[in-house]
Amino acid sequence: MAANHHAKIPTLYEWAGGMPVFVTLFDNFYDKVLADGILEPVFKHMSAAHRLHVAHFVAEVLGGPKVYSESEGSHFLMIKKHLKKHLTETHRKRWMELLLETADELALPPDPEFRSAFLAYLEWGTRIAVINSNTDEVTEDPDVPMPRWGWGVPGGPFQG
Ligand code: HEM
Repeated sequence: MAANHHAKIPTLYEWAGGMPVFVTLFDNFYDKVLADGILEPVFKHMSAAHRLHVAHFVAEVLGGPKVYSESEGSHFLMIKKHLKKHLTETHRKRWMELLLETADELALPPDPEFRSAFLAYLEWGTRIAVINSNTDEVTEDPDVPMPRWGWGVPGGPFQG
């Protein structure tokens, strides 16, 4: 067992590199989205602030500051943004592909522990988005809290 196992375990947000990493990740990602034949039609009407809001949302879920939920929206409002968008598995797969490609280009931490937790959240979030996009009502409580994603089974980042 690592000698420093009592040291404070960083959040996924901290391990990724903090807010500038998330802002750049989604900035570059949505540039790719708008240049993509499958996703451009879905996102062509998004607001200029969309990419920043999603960066703040994901950062908060991964343990970052509550920028999204305290000044931009809530989990409930995020769900509502997806209603009736009629997203398909084809859209979702391309979304995942482009986001993971961007993460590699920006050299987000490559350790198995970080990537497995990051991917788990993205799989969960994108599949929820597809489900919500094919309905026209939210069954969740408007006060449902933001999810807070952790390291899962590995418990923390790679210790060499
Ligand atoms: C973890 C996964 C996801 C998260 C955290 C997320 C988050 C968000 C957030 C926070 C908004 C509101 C943005 C704003 O306030 O401007 C939003 C809107 C939206 N999302 Fe997602 N989303 C996810 C997955 C997806 C996927 C997979 C798709 C489609 C392939 C999608 C399509 C959209 C669309 C079309 C909108 C509305 C854009 C508009 O205002 O025109 N989302 N999403």
